[in-house]
Amino acid sequence: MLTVRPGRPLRGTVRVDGSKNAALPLLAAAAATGRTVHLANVPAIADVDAMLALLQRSGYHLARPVSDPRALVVMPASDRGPVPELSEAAHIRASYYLVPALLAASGQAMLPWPGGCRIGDRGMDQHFKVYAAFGDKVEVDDDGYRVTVAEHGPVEVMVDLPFRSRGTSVVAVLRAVISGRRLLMGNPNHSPEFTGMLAALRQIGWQIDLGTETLSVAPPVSEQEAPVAWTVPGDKIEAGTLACALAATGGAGRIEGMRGEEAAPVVGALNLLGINSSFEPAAVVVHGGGQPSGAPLRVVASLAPGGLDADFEPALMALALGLPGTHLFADSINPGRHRNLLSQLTRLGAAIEALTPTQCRLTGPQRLNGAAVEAMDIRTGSALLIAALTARGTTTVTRLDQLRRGHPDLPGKLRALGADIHEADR
Ligand SMILES: CC(=O)N[C@H]1[C@@H](OP(=O)(O)OP(=O)(O)OC[C@H]2O[C@@H](n3ccc(=O)[nH]c3=O)[C@H](O)[C@@H]2O)O[C@H](CO)[C@@H](O)[C@@H]1O
Ligand SMILES: C=C(OP(=O)(O)O)C(=O)O
Repeated sequence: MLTVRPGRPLRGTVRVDGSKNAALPLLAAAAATGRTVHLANVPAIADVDAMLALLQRSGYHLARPVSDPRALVVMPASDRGPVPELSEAAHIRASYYLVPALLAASGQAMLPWPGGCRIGDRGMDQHFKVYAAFGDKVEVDDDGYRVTVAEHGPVEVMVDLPFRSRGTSVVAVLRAVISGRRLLMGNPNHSPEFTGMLAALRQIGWQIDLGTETLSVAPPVSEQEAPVAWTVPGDKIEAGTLACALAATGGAGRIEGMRGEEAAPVVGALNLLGINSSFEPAAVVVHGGGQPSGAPLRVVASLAPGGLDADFEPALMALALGLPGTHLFADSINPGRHRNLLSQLTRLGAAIEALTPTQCRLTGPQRLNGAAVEAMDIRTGSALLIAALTARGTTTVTRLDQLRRGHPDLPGKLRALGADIHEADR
């Protein structure tokens, strides 16, 4: 359990860890390449630990250089082994990224339905269309799904996504990688987590062309032998969360360790609200000292290229509660997100009007009061920390397992900026 009390404005400089949502596709891609890959800046979080356990259980070899606890080496699976039983895959959403590597390692992937944040009905139908396009056999039942590799599928696979799913885009590319086939995909995802994985594959010779409407992927023209070294980018969502925490307490500070422009949507929102902020190539800076503008914030999560990553929204909602104006939030990508967020923020006394299950509106500034709340999912947890820093009295936050799925130590970073946050036994 965490206890959080309000205090003086946060100040200082802090460095983010590697991003969960960038690390998970890179780990799956490393396995899918069948090469030894050195990964740097791997965050020490529960979802990464789960992914590593799944990789090992599937026959892949892992090593952690003693000189750097955040580095990891992923080595190919020895021989085509038996199909592993992977019940832990139910704990994380991104276990589905492993399907191509499993097809490479044992010819079949047999997995329970993925878990992760409980933020609505999170389908996999588009993934199955991808496997079918490669000629694979897909079977589903109440407990999970099974994909059996097609040994002789089409030489070039064409897939048109009905919407720009990040998960489907990742698995389609990795399915092409394990088979050395060409892929042409319509309506691809454009998030930095996906384009970062594409850049990593380009580095080892894959010919990848990402346009606004289409993605083409073709195998390297020659065998590559050089050592492979990839780096997990810093966590843009952690950076956005910390920026909102600085802003919510009227503080100022600098967040380093990620590509600053990936946090541009948060910087833009802060400036609109009257909180002077900027980004640099590898930092976000909250300058502080501005006057609240009263401007209405409109935060709409979108999978469109350049659209707002849904995971930024909860922290912005917590910030907006303390600032004048009527602010609108929408996340139709994750239809259960607001249910989690609103149920907990209202425990702190927040008045948020649910316009639809995926749209809500609030008018600030509101006075919040400390209460007992639960981190129902990762981003609800981080939003609650921000809200608690501005609430009167003490807030206790439980379900820290959710926070630890995505952040090695978010409370510690807030504490380093001066927040009164402590772990306590119940
Ligand atoms: C590990 C990871 O990076 N997770 C992120 C990823 O989740 P996730 O991997 O679920 O994101 P996708 O873009 O693939 O899917 C978004 C939504 O589309 C729907 N869908 C998706 C695939 C499919 O075959 N059928 C289907 O119905 C689901 O409701 C899903 O929740 O993007 C979300 C939205 O940007 C973020 O909030 C998550 O943090
Ligand atoms: C929704 C999230 O994670 P996942 O997709 O892994 O459940 C998240 O990172 O906020």
